Parts: sequence; structure tokens; C-alpha cells
Amino acid sequence: MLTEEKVREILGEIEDPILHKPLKETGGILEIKVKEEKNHVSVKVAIAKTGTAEQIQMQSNIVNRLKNAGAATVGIRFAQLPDEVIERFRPEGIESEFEKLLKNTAIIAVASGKGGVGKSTVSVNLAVSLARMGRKVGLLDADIYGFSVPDMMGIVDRPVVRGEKIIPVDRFGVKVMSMAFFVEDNSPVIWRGPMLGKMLNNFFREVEWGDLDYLFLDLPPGTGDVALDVHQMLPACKEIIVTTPHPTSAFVAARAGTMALKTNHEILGVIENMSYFESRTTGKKEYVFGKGGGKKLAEELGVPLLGQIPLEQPYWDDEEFAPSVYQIDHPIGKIYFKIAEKIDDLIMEKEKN
Ligand SMILES: Nc1ncnc2c1ncn2[C@@H]1O[C@H](COP(=O)(O)OP(=O)(O)OP(=O)(O)O)[C@@H](O)[C@H]1O
Repeated sequence: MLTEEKVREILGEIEDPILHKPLKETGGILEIKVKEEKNHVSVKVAIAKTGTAEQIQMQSNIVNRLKNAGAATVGIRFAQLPDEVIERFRPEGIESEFEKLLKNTAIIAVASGKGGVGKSTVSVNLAVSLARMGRKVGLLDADIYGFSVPDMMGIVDRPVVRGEKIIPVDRFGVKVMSMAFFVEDNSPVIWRGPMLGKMLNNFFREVEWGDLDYLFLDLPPGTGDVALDVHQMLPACKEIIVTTPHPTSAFVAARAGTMALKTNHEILGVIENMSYFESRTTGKKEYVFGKGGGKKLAEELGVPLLGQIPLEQPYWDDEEFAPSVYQIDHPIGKIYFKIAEKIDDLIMEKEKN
């Protein structure tokens, strides 16, 4: 008759197929139950990667060994080891999904000083424009309290969970993840700093982003905890600063820029939003929110002014309703496309050097 101790001893010697360490070292034995009357053993083990061919091999190895030791029947459940355990045991040369993402993807945080200047609108439209160019693009709505990306893109679907990973929602060819997907009925998120950092971490590590050329992060406005977390978590992250032409907006945005520079993050450039209103009938431009804020900010930070976006709403399209996505043939859609091309050139240039 098999005892729990004996089962533990047998399982303990079996190696995690990815980490090549025995389960007794990885802490991968989660549960052992022995039903004496039926001589049935059921176990739950955690391994570095579930759903692989190696898991199936390991499963038959466990069954064989336990049956050889006297079990009549064996039941096995698999779970995923926590990321921190995997990191501790990861053999040299094997990259985590997160490391791969950091290495192969241009991560671009879109920041602003003041709220309401159009940071989310800019993030969404840059992501969509790069996807229109044929790039593989992700967009993480890191504005955890003030999430708005899914609504702006007209997303009604919710992400699905596959294995241990969350699959982002695809919209206009962009893989989107947002806190909005995890709260009900637009209720407020009432969290403190550390929880926000943890959520951000989950968004990077537990979302199946796949291969991406670009991952845009729509940061919360200002220089708070989340912006700081992003800078610390993603050392290679680049930044785009959004401002309106108003001097105050540019003055406050400069602080977000300074924060990026102080934490050694490169700023790709400045985008001035709500730059002017252009009359359809006369073609006359009116500088409703003042003039020159974007140019001044770009000069101050020593970076290019990537573009100026006038005031206008997208065309409303009943079939593909997305309140803040400018169509490809919309005058503003064309401006975004040009800015996206500039960003792509800048990134390609840097890759070459
Ligand atoms: N160029 C534009 N023309 C007209 N409306 C615009 C333009 N850009 C943004 N808006 C509108 O301005 C409002 C604020 O934009 P958005 O939510 O993108 O700003 P934000 O800086 O991300 O705000 P928050 O601080 O809430 O994150 C939205 O209603 C948006 O539709």
C-alpha cells in the first residue's frame, strides 16, 4: 500500500521539464491524496509551463512510477508555478516571455502632465495607425483609475483566459488590455499604490502579448506611482509626451518629460493635440487653446515635435463604432499615419545603431 510519504518521495525526484530541477526543490508538489480502499492516488503538481508536450511526457512518467510503486489508479492535475519561483530556477539562456517582450518590442509610454489633453486618444490612434502600416501592435491601458481605451475603441468583447494566460482583445489589429475589462459597470477602482504596481506587473507577465513590434502604454496623467512603476519596471521604455498648445499644459507636461529623463528614459518626441480648429468652409485656422506649447516643450526637452493634431471628431460609423478612432481617410487619421511613420522611422533608425 502506497503512503503519502512514499508518493512524496517518488514525485520529489521527478524533474520539472522546463527548469530541469526536481519537484522537491521547486516546491512543485501541491497536493497528494491517497484513497486506501481503492488504492487510488491523486496528485497536483505545479510546473514552469503547462499545456506542453513535455507536460504529457511528465504525466505518463508520474503515472508509471506511481503504478510501479503499487498504485492501482492515478489522477494528476497540473498548475503553473508562480513567476517568482520560475525566475529563481530558470536555467541560463532560457528567456521568460516578459524578457522576450522587453528585448524584441519597442515599448512606448504615452504621457502627459495635465489630464484631458488627449493622451488616451493619441495612444489609441498611434497604435491603430501602426497596425494599419502592418506592424504588430499592443496597447496597454495603464491608466488604471481612469481607463478609457476600450470605450474609445468601441470594444465590447472581453478577454478570454487560456491556461494561465489572459488573451488580449483584438481591435483594428491592435491587441488591447485594460483594467476596464476587470471591473463591472464602470465602477471606480479603489486601490492604493502597491496594488497598482502589482496589477501592472500582471498585465506584463500574465497577458499573452505574443510577438509584438510595438507595445503602447497609455499612462495616467502626471508623475504619480504608476508612471514611476513603469519607468522602473521597463528600463528600455521610450516616451511620447502629449500637450495642448496652452502654455500651462506645456509647463506641466515638462515635468512628465523631466521625470522620464531623470529615470534615463528616452523621449521620442512631443505631440501637440487640439492645436487649432480649421473651418471646413473657409479653411481658416483658429487657435482656440493658444499657440506654441508643443514647440516650446519640444525645445525645452531637446526632442522633435512629432506632429500637431487639430480639433475634430472622427466620422461616426454605425458598423464599426469606435468613438475616438479616426478613419484612415479622415484628415486627422492621415496626420496620425504620418506621425506613426515618423515613430517607425525613429525606432528603425535606433535599431540599426
Ligand atoms: N483632437 C481632438 N479633437 C477633438 N476632441 C478631442 C481631440 N483629442 C481629444 N479629444 C477629446 O478630449 C477628451 C479628452 O481626451 P482623452 O481622454 O484622450 O485625454 P486624456 O489626456 O487621456 O485624459 P485623462 O487625463 O482623463 O486620461 C475626450 O473627450 C476626447 O474625445
